[in-house]
Amino acid sequence: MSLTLTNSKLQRQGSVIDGAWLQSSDEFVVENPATGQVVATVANAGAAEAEAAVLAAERAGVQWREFSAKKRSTLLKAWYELVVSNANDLAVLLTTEQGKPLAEAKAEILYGASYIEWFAEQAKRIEGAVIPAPASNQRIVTVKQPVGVVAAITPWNFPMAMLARKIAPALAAGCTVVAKPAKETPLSALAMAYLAQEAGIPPGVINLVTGQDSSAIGGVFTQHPSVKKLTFTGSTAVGKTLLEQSAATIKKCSMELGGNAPFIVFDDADIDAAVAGCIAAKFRNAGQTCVCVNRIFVHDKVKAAFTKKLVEAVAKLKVGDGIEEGVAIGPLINAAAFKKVSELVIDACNKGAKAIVAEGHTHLNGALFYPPTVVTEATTQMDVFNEEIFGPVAVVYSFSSEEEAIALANNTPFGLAGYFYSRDIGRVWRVASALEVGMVGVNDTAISNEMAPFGGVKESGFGREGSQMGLDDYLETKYMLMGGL
Ligand SMILES: NC(=O)c1ccc[n+]([C@@H]2O[C@H](COP(=O)([O-])OP(=O)(O)OC[C@H]3O[C@@H](n4cnc5c(N)ncnc54)[C@H](O)[C@@H]3O)[C@@H](O)[C@H]2O)c1
Ligand SMILES: O=C[C@H](O)CS(=O)(=O)O
Repeated sequence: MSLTLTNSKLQRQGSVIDGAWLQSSDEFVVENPATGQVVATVANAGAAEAEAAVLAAERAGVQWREFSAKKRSTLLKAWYELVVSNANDLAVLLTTEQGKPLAEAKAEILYGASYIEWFAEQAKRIEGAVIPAPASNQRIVTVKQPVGVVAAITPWNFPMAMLARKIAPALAAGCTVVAKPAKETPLSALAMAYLAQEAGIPPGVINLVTGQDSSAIGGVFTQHPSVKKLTFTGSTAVGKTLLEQSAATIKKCSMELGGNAPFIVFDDADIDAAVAGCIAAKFRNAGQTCVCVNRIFVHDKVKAAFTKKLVEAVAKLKVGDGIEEGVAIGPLINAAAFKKVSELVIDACNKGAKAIVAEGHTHLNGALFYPPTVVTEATTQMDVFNEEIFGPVAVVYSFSSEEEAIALANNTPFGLAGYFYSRDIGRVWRVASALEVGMVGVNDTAISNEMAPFGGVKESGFGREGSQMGLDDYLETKYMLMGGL
C-alpha cells in the first residue's frame, strides 16, 4: 500500500543499515489512529540488525569524524534543505501514522528541520582552549572530540522532531548514529533517513533500525561496547530501564523523559492571555506532548472567570481526522492511551471532580477520539494530580496564596516544564526561581525552539537538546599538557 505523496520515494519499507534498505517477509504494520486502517507494512528488524547497525556506524565514524567541520556543516545544510522542500509530504506521512492535525505535523517538520539548520551552523563552532599552565614552559590545551557511536531511541508523539533533535547535534559533533523510532511511527524516521542519504551523508553515518521488539533492539543499543552514548526520549519508566542497561559499559547518557507541567494563574494575570496560553500548551497533539499543561492552578479570586473562558475556548476545538481542514484535536495514539485517559477522568469524578464536555464533543465517531474535557474541583487526592495525562483533558485546581501555588506545583517527582501568568515583576522572579523544572514559560507557553536548552530535572531526566549547549552531550573534552616549550 502507498500513501498519496508527491515524492513516493519518501515512503520506505524498512530499516536502513550501512546505506542498504532492509527487506524482509517478516513485517509489522503501521496503522492510522484516526481510521484504524493499515497504512503501511515495514520490515521487522531485531537484535541482529541492531548489531549490524552499530558496526556500520563504527566503521563510518572513522571517516565522518575526520571530515572538516565545514564539510559536516555543508552536508547537514543539504539535509535541512531537502527536509524543508519535502515538508508537505513529510507532514502527510506524520499525520497518517501519528494522528496529529496536518498543520501541527507541518509545524513539527519545520521545527525538527530547525535543529538540523542550527547544528549545521554550530558544527563550525566547536572550539577548545589554550590555558596558562603552572610552569612558563608549559601550555594547557583542550580540544573537543566526538564521543563516537550514538544510540538514539525516540517516541511516537513527535516522530520526526525528536529524531532530528538528536541526529543533528550528533553528526555536527562528528559522531555517527544508530536510531530506533517507535514502532507506532516508523515512517517519518525512515523518510528522514532517506533524505539524509539523498543529501550525500555517507552510508553508515545514520542507521535506522525499526522493529516490533523494542527491548531486543534497545538491548543491543544499551549494552554493545561500541556504543558510547545513549540519548533517549520517552517515558520515565523506560528511561530508568535504559539507564540500568547502559551502566555496565558506562555509556554517556541523556534522558528527555515524562512531565507533569503546572500552569499557574495568579490573581494579577491577564486572564485572556492565560486562557490562550493554556489552550495552546494543553491541547497541542491532543495533549500528547511531554510539556503539555498537566495541572492548572488558578487563584480563588479569578477561578470562575478563568474557568468560564477556558470552557468556552475548549468548546470551539474541532475534533476529527487530522488530515481534514480545520481539525484541532486528532485521535489518541492507541486504545491503551484512550483507556488511561478515560480512567483518570473517571477516578477524578468519583473523588468529587466535575467533568465538562462541550455538547459538540459528546458524540465522536471513531474509537480513539477522546473529547476535549475540562475537569473542575480537582484535588491532590485524585490520580490525575500525579499522572501524566497525555490526553485532551484540562484539570483545574484552586489556590489562595503564592506559597501554596509553588508547593502544589513542585509536589511531583517530575520537573520538565512549568508555566505561570502574572504581571507582578517581583512575583515573576520569585516563582520562576522556585519552580523545580528545567524550563519555565512566563506569560507565554511557546517554550520549544532550537535556540533554547530543552530538558528537565528530577525524574524528567537530564541533558539539554538545542541551544549553544546542545552539542555538549556529544563531545568529550580532552586536555593536553604541552611541556618542554
Ligand atoms: N522530555 C521530552 O523531550 C519528551 C518528548 C516526547 C515524549 N516524552 C515522553 O515520552 C512518553 C510518551 O512516548 P512513548 O509512549 O513512546 O514512550 P515510551 O517510553 O513507551 O517509548 C519511547 C521509545 O522507547 C522505546 N522503548 C520502549 N520500551 C523499551 C525498552 N525496554 N528498550 C528499548 N526501547 C524501548 C519505544 O519503542 C519508543 O521508541 C511520555 O512520557 C512523554 O512525556 C518526553
Ligand atoms: O513531547 C515533547 C516534545 O519535546 C515536543 S516539543 O519539543 O515541545 O515540541
